[in-house]
Amino acid sequence: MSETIQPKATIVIFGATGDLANRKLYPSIYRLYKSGKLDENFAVIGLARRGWDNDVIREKVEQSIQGLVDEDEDVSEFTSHFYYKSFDVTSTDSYNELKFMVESLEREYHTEGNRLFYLAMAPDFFGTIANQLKDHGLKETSGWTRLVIEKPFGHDLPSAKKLNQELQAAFSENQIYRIDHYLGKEMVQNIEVIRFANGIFEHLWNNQFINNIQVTSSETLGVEERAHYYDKSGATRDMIQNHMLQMVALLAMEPPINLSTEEIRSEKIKVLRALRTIEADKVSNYFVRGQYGPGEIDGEKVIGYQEEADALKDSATETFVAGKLVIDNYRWAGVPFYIRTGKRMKEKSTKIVVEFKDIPMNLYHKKDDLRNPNLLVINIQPNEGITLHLNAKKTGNGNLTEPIQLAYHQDAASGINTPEAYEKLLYDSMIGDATNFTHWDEVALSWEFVDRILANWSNEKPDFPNYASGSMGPKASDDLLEKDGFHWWPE
Ligand SMILES: NC(=O)C1=CN([C@@H]2O[C@H](COP(=O)(O)OP(=O)(O)OC[C@H]3O[C@@H](n4cnc5c(N)ncnc54)[C@H](OP(=O)(O)O)[C@@H]3O)[C@@H](O)[C@H]2O)C=CC1
Ligand SMILES: O=C1O[C@H](COP(=O)(O)O)[C@@H](O)[C@H](O)[C@H]1O
Repeated sequence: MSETIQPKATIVIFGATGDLANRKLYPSIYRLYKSGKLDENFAVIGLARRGWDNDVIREKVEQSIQGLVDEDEDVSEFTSHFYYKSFDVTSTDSYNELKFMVESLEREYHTEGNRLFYLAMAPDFFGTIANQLKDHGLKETSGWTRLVIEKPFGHDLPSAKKLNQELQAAFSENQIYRIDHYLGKEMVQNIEVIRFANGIFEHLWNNQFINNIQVTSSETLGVEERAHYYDKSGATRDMIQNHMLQMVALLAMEPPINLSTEEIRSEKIKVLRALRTIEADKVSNYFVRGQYGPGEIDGEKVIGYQEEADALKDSATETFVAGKLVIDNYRWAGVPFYIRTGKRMKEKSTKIVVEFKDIPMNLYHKKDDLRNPNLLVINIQPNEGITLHLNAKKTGNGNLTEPIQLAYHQDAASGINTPEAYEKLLYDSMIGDATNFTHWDEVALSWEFVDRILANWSNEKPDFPNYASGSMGPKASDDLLEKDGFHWWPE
């Protein structure tokens, strides 16, 4: 049995009073601590402008993990590892004090000089922080130094390039960990294993046996408190450029020669390079967009996007996108990859459906009966598992068939709650495993792809809203598949 590596590190969180730190980072650090992946050799320094102190951050951390602790559990030993410093990232004076604080905690917690700088702040600050860390000698240490960057990584290719240049002036590519939290999800990580550890799938994983692949990530939530960010982003930048294209890359890549970070990334990059460029006047043949209007979700009436905030009135921002991707290589020629994502849809769910080619003729149905092609469904969330849809004999006399499903549920099999995506990614960044983080080349290729679509859309005024909250998006999304003779699989 392999031993769990217990990384030693000082974790510096920029944006420690924010939503991400509170909802994701503190609970993840706690889960790592509770599961023994972090022992006593760690300290966390929270930074933000607010006038908190060590007591306040410890109290906030305790509140943020409330749902995870056992009754009567004393979490004071855990929270005692947290420190806070009121800090304006734009003020150069603060960084000298930060250096002093980091060095003194390193001595106290024997973290061997390992430093993880987590930028849980608006991206406008990323370049400044990285350069200040370098200029103030915070990278000079006997241990490792890593920079974890939150999304969005730019707004388009030129801004992403500029940001990358700023970061690379201070940190090398192998020190930069760009978060795509979908890559931390258990079943997204399972895509490779399902494909490359199962002969029955990998031999069929090509254009001879697969009709199309569908990736759906639907949300029931609207923009909530993030209207300011979201209205400038939209679903294409928010979900397609990163999470959706990353899932497609994992589904379409060739088997890597080994499981090293470099080899896996190199195969994913080849997929992104093989994505067919969509010509400006053909965008509507491949991509459709939508924006939610009022509707009903789980029996509750909800308002439309444009009513969510005054600033959103008449907004042309897309809250839904569906697209057809064509991968121009030997394996995938002729196999469309359909993707769709949106807010305020019928259900919160992320799943992948692989539709296999049907048998040449069906002995068991009258010719005008519907056939049931075999499907492999990879359920990413909320349920984690895989389901294989087959046909079997209908019990009793006769030659009728009925669809059956072979299902595997992750939690039922492992008997444990799977780790949160952020928990895994935090751990990976501390042990130096960058496999599930995005390389700059992936970011750049993804922006190049979506920029063309966005440029085309920016020239046309869409007729929004065009789908009701609680639906599965606009009709155009169904039409996109229908014209190829397919439909979105509901399950
Ligand atoms: N929240 C989420 O679920 C997700 C967030 N992200 C990304 O994570 C990042 C953070 O998001 P989120 O936590 O939601 O944002 P918030 O707005 O909730 O938090 C921003 C943080 O930055 C701090 N801050 C702002 N200006 C300064 C400054 N000049 N100096 C020091 N600290 C400053 C704020 O604290 P104070 O006001 O006290 O200074 C606060 O702690 C963003 O890049 C976002 O896109 C990505 C995916 C999901
Ligand atoms: O990155 C983002 O992802 C979330 C959806 O993540 P999930 O893990 O809940 O599927 C999305 O709501 C958000 O707008 C986007 O920024």
